Amino acid sequence: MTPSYVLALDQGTTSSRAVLFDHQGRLCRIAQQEFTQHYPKPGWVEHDANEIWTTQKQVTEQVLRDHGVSARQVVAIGITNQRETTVIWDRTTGEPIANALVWQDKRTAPLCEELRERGLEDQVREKTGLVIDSYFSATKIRWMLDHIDRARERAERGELLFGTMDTWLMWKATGGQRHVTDYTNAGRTMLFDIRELAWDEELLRELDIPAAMLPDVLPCSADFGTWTIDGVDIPIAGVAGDQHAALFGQACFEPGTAKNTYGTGCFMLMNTGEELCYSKNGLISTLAWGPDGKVNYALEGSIFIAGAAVQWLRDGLKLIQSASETEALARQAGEAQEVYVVPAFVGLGAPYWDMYARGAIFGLTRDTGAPELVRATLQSLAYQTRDVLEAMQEDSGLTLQTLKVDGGAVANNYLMQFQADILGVEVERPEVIESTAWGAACLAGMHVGIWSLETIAEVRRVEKRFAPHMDDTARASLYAGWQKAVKRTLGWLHE
Ligand SMILES: Nc1ncnc2c1ncn2[C@@H]1O[C@H](COP(=O)(O)OP(=O)(O)O)[C@@H](O)[C@H]1O
Ligand SMILES: O=P(O)(O)OC[C@H](O)CO
Repeated sequence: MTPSYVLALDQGTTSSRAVLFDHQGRLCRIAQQEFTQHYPKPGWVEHDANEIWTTQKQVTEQVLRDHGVSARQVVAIGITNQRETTVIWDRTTGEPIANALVWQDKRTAPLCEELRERGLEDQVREKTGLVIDSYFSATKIRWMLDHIDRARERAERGELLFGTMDTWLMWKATGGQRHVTDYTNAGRTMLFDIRELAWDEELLRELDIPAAMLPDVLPCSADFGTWTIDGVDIPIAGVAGDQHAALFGQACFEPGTAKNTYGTGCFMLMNTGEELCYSKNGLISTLAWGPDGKVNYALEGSIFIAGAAVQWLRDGLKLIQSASETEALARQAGEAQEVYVVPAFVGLGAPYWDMYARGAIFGLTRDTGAPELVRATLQSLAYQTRDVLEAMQEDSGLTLQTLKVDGGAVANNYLMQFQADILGVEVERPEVIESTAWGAACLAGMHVGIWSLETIAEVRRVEKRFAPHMDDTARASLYAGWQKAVKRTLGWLHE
């Protein structure tokens, strides 16, 4: 019998990936292409949506070619993506009206402040589960409508469409036939009521955004249209924001189970079941997934800069040539040196939500060199995760036994061991660290009837467990140093 496959498109912040899984759920091949990051001004981050589509299309064709698979053998496509990143395009020409504003972009911070001053915080939290922050799509849409020539009048005439990257890719893949998204991506716009599973008219009015721009919202496993590859119509059958897809792919189906994904940013999500749980400690509430119209909720700690700090070591400081060198360098760092890097390059996300914090390095001495800076940068990922875990345990009343991890940076054994040490919790790395792509593939495979929840749990295998070894005094002292460092970066731009 000819083998069949599910194809996952993983449209991340720094690269477009296509990942091929066989019928048994085994990862067969990955194709990946980085694309350009545009930083036109401090705090601004943009992507060219056309480049995103082109790279995504190229890696899709490449993965099939490299593995010798024909389009006819692909039974379904799942899409997962960097969330919140906002593109607006012309419905007739399909041309974006400007570069996409990336989730990290901070240009709408003053608008967010204005919304807070107008007293919208409680309404936003109650309906969307979010805090008012430039991170989410709503103020990015509003900024484009206000600043791009004729955008508002065109949007009001129904000529412009908004989408996150899933929506954009599906619009392109279906030749402009479908303008759709899924619950989880819609839930990150700050315009979607996650209790009602519907766009919220009042928030749209408050932000002055025409409803006609918005995509239709479907469950995560659904009929999202077809992509015709080599003359074959392949169903796009699963869609979820990358962090939600990873939670699903890591089989976090039970309330209290959690995963942390170490990519450009770091995103820790804990399943809270069918009940929407609001945070008192700086986390956000979000939709976990909803394959068939019934949804699960999650608490999320969004950390804006994680692997991106490692990229800064490579591209900004030129201390390394590739991310993988950081592991050996960190091990060379002097034991006695206590250096802290707070990578608040675009402010701080959970649990601080400070758009005006900026990065800093503390504890430098004459002996500080590249190994110490590299180690402190890696450690900053682990400390930020601890900040989030503390909040999560407090909110949920649960004590986490094991942290499931995935994403590009978990290949780093130094980082994983330090993570276990600083949390005092076991860290569990699966064989397939592409949980995001796997989650999207599963959502698609479930819709076309080849997989079930049981398959997902069965396929997942642990590659390595990192047990905490650090003694309590050392852990407490290092973490206290981190907290002191963070405090000094807060509100930096305002002061
Ligand atoms: N061995 C490593 N040690 C530390 N960081 C790494 C390592 N390998 C990759 N990274 C970081 O992980 C990120 C890539 O992870 P990935 O999951 O592909 O991210 P994204 O989906 O956000 O594009 C990059 O920011 C990179 O710097
Ligand atoms: O592309 P990643 O993996 O850094 O994920 C980005 C997040 O979805 C932003 O919310």
